[in-house]
Formats: sequence, C-alpha cells, structure tokens
Amino acid sequence: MPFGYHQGRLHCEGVALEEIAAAAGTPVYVYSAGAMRSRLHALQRAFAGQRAMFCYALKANHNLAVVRLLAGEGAGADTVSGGEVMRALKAGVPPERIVLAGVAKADEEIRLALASGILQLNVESVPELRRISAIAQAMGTTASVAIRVNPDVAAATHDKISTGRKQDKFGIAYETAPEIYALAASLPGVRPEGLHMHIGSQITTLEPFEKAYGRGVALFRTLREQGLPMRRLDLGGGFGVRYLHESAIDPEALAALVGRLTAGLDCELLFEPGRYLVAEAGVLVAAVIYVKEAQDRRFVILDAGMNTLMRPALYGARHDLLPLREAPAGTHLQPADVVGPICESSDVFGRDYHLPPMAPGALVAFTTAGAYGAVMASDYNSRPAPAEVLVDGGRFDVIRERRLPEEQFAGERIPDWLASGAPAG
Ligand SMILES: Cc1ncc(COP(=O)(O)O)c(C=O)c1O
Ligand SMILES: N[C@@H](CCCC[NH3+])C(=O)O
Repeated sequence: MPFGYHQGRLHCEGVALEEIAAAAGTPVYVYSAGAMRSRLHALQRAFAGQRAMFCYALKANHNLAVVRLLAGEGAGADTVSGGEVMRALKAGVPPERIVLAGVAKADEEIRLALASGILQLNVESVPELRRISAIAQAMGTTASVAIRVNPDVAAATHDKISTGRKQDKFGIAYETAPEIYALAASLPGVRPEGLHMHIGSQITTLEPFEKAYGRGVALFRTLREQGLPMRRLDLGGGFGVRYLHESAIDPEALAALVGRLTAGLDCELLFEPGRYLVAEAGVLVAAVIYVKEAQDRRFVILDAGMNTLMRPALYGARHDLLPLREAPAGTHLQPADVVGPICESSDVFGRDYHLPPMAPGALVAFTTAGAYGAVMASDYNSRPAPAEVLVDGGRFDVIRERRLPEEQFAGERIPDWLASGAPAG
C-alpha cells in the first residue's frame, strides 16, 4: 500500500500529502512511482518464463512522466490515437514496443504509425484493413497487423466498460476471422501476423479471461494451419484492481493460466494493462469547501467534482475516501454525501461515506484514482483540470501544472465581426 498514515498524517512514499497539497494546490492527483514500478515488475516476474511484453495502455494515464517511468522499466505502449502514439514516442517508448488500436484510425494516424515504424496496428474492421493496405502501399511499406477479434465473451464487469460481446463496437466477429485473415493475406501492404483481443476493463476474476483467451488460442492455431504467418498473440488488458473490497488480479495465477492455454504455441505474447499498473498508485486530493447540513442529509462539498474524477458520475463507481488527518481513535464517524462543485445533480462522489467531522479547508483523498482519473478530467463549468504530482522515494515533482483560470481561453476566439459591435445593452 503506497499510501498510509504516519503520525496521524496520510503519506505517500514518505511525503505527507498535506505538503504536496500546499505546494501544488488542490485538487491534485498524486502518484506513487514505486507502486507503478512494483505492479509492472510483478507482471514481468510472473511471465518471466514466457515470451511476453507489456504494452502499457496510455489511455489509463497518459502523463509523459508516467509513460516514461514505465517505459524505463521495460514497458511498451498500447495506444488508441495518433496523439497517444506521439506521447509514447515523446516519452521515449521505442517504436518497436508500440501498438496502435482504435476503431476510427484516420488516414493521418495510420501514416504516423507507419512512418514511426511501430510494432503493430490492431485492425478493427475490413474497411480499416483496406485503408491501411492502400496507405502502406502508397508509402512503399508493409504494415504488420493484428486483427482484433471479438470473442463474444461477457467480461463480468460494468456494462459500459465491456468490449468483447457481440453487441460491442470493437473488433470483427469471431466466426468471420478466417475469411478476413485470408483477405488480409491477399492484400498488398499488410502482413497479418498477429491476433488481438481485449474483452473489457476492471475484470477481477480469471474466468472471463480463460474463456476469451481459450477462443483466441484456438483461432490462432486455425490461422496457422491456414498458412498465415502468425507470430504474435495480443491478449489485451483489463486486469482488475481493488477499489473497495475486490482484489486485484494475481499475476502469478494469470501467468499460470496463460502458460497452460498457450503451451506449445511458440509465439510472442503481448498484454495491454492500463488500470492494473497505475490505478492503486494514485489518489486524488481535494479540499472541503463547505459542509452543508440539509434537511436530512449532510453534504461535504469539495473543490473536486465530476470534472476532476468522472468515474462515479459516469459509471456509478465508488472510490474510498480518506481524510489526510487521521481521525483519533474513538472519533464518532458520521454519514455524509460527498459532492463536487459542478452544476449537475450527478456530481456526487458517493452517498453515506462515514467520515469524521470535517471543517472547510480539511483535505481528503480518493483512493485508486491513478487510472482513468486525470485523463478524463475536463474544465466543465470553467473549472480547470487539476495538477498531477509524482512521488518517488521521498521526493516529489509536479508533472502537470494546474491550468490557471486565466489560461482557459487559450485557443478560443471572438470573431472580428462579433468583436466590433458593442454588446447590446
Ligand atoms: C484495446 C484495449 N487495450 C487495453 C485497454 C486497457 O484496459 P485496462 O486499463 O482495463 O487494462 C483497453 C481499455 O479497456 C482497451 O480498449
Ligand atoms: N474509463 C473506464 C475504463 C475504460 C477502459 C477503456 N476501454 C474507467 O474509468 O473505468
């Protein structure tokens, strides 16, 4: 656990979060470098006997420092846009460790991927396959592609983060794969040598993986028998973490499962973990603005809201909440609804948190906020996105400045024809 109380104050790797909040302001995301490294190392250790590479899914947290940290420990990058390819490259991920997925790759994104020499494009549809073929041919190159296959497996997770069922928009139907691989083999400019699948996110049991991976391996063997040059099996990410009571996926158990399913297959394995590497390594620190006693409820109103951490409003997700000052033993905890400042009734982090008495200015931390937190923040209600801080063995650095309110106008323009007229009064 990278976060814990020491002398009554919540700390991260030896640094009091109060000190970070004073330096960076609130709301602020705080990440433990050690926790990110140890998650990656646990996966690398568990899969040491298999030819596996871990391509960190940038979408979980794309801060350049975070990507650099993981790349420095041997991670590759799973990207879903030209922007993410650029980030991965800028953070120092070697192109031969970058894969690009996404259902809507535009021509310039395909060109960027090919020009950068990335490892693999994960293809999501036949029209996209043809487009990649044409662009690669025009560029005089050959794209190494994996086709994303939808195994029609329910991932036992939130409906909105399931990606491998028939009704989901991702990949091609399992049954059509042999035909589409044959098409790929016949097209110039593409070399179909990988198979990709990803069934969803925050999956905390192995069963859905076992089902999907089993289908993937069977198809991989069929395609080889069909004569395709298959060499890479990309099994996606989705490894679940602890928010409240669940347990994170156990890397050893996962590795044992994969080892059993792929025995004798002789291929490279790719995984695309995002959340697993960074979620529990991060907290969101926020300040109490007001405590409001309403009819029959107590509202603790924070300076962070759904614009800062969107997961509760979007998925009904619940993050644990810790006061930065530990409540003395015997403190009477009271139920409170913890809400943000945004003018939306859904701007609620959760009802009935049991909290010690809180005064304006008190600081709190939402746990398991390192993934899909800062990346999904917006400046809705003209509340600028928060700062991010990385802590490593007793030192900390701001890795993303908080945008100041006066900086929010960047890129906006009042056209001359509007500016010249005086506002009607
Ligand atoms: C193709 C793909 N790979 C990897 C991920 C990362 O997922 P997670 O953060 O759950 O590991 C996602 C997101 O669900 C994804 O769509
Ligand atoms: N944004 C989601 C995860 C989406 C995974 C990407 N396909 C979350 O916060 O849980």
